[in-house]
Amino acid sequence: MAKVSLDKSKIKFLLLEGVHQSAVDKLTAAGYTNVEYHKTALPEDELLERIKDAHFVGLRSRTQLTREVFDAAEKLIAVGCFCIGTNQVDLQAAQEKGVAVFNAPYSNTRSVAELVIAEAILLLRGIPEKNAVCHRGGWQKSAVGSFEIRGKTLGIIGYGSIGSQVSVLAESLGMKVIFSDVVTKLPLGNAEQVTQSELLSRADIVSLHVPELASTKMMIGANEIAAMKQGAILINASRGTVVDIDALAKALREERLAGAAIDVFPVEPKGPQDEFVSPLREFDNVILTPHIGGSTMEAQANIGVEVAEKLIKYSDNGTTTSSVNFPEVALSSHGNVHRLLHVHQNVPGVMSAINKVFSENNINIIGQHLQTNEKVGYVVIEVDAANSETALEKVREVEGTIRCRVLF
Ligand SMILES: NC(=O)C1=CN([C@@H]2O[C@H](COP(=O)(O)OP(=O)(O)OC[C@H]3O[C@@H](n4cnc5c(N)ncnc54)[C@H](O)[C@@H]3O)[C@@H](O)[C@H]2O)C=CC1
Ligand SMILES: O=C(O)C(=O)COP(=O)(O)O
Repeated sequence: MAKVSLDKSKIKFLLLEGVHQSAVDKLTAAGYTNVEYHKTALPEDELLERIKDAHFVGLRSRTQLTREVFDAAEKLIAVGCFCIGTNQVDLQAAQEKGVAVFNAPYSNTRSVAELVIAEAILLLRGIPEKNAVCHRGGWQKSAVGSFEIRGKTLGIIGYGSIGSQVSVLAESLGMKVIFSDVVTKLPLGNAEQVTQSELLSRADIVSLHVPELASTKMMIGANEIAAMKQGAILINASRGTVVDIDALAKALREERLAGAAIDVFPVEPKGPQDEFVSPLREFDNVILTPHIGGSTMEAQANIGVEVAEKLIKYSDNGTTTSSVNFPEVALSSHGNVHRLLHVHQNVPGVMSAINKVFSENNINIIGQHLQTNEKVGYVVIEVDAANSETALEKVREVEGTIRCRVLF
């Protein structure tokens, strides 16, 4: 007997890193009651064990889904990143295994942008040092080194969702915004796109909003910091790999920069039990936050709903809309027909071999939806109920098949 649609209660969702309760509620309401919930990330050996029988896994920025983890996750159908960044997932390995990856590209954008603006104001006023001095019993009442942000130049590196949101908020406070990006972007309001080197030389505050990529690794090092204005401020709420922390510490020690706000680090503690180690701890003029740029109640609740909905749609009817590593197929619910979901290598001959299965076995195709990307093809074939088992058995044998399941 061919394997067919699993009963929803048997589909296991492994949710890690305390994703918001809204995700659990959404899944439960959709009939997915087999949810294993962990408040923290799991140690690697435990992750390998727990993921073995999971069909879906939900995580945030801490859990690393490496190729080894995908090898262990034999039943995995999809990954939900309950955040923006997907650098913690080996997207290539996921694709090769036919595992679709989803994220929440906009739900915490505003939270990060608000934090950046708040930090810009606090740093230009020298508040972090003054606050630290008060806590130690001192009283540093002085206007020296304190500035309004109105009229200052904000340089945004990476003008995507967060960068452009920061741009709008900054202009509404009277700042001049310049930005750099690897692609030409529509400048919002009066913002101006410039080269990175021009940005570094003109900005009073530089804020980083690029993804973690090989090309953004250490993109702000000693040379870039040296190119910044004397007394400028650096804000990084993107990824810890983007800034050379030792070079930043040196510039702060030499008072080349007036301050910094850093939310993300090359190595972040695994949990509250681990010590946070960083050369930046010694500076009162550096705002250090524990990777909480996107951690607001609003953002987390919205992310929970958004990503859970994407996973449910993929599970219920095969929709891959907005997947970060998969061809996008948008489907409505499938009524009385059975749906074969076939993920295959995008090489010549696979589709003709699939279609041959149907013609040779006299199975009528009611509907067919195909999308491909460079590496994989995703085809959804609708057939009547009586034929789906035979079709599944035969289609699974087609050369180039990565994964195939049937929904009804
Ligand atoms: N601290 C936190 O809690 C959070 C951090 N993040 C981080 O922020 C990053 C940015 O998020 P979004 O704005 O939503 O991403 P996005 O993808 O909308 O924007 C990124 C922008 O960076 C640009 N870019 C890429 N490489 C570049 C380079 N070398 N130089 C200049 N620009 C470059 C892209 O063209 C794009 O416009 C995420 O990838 C994530 O790592 C996101 C949310 C929360
Ligand atoms: O959304 C992102 O990319 C973030 O960095 C937020 O990560 P988190 O969910 O807070 O671990």
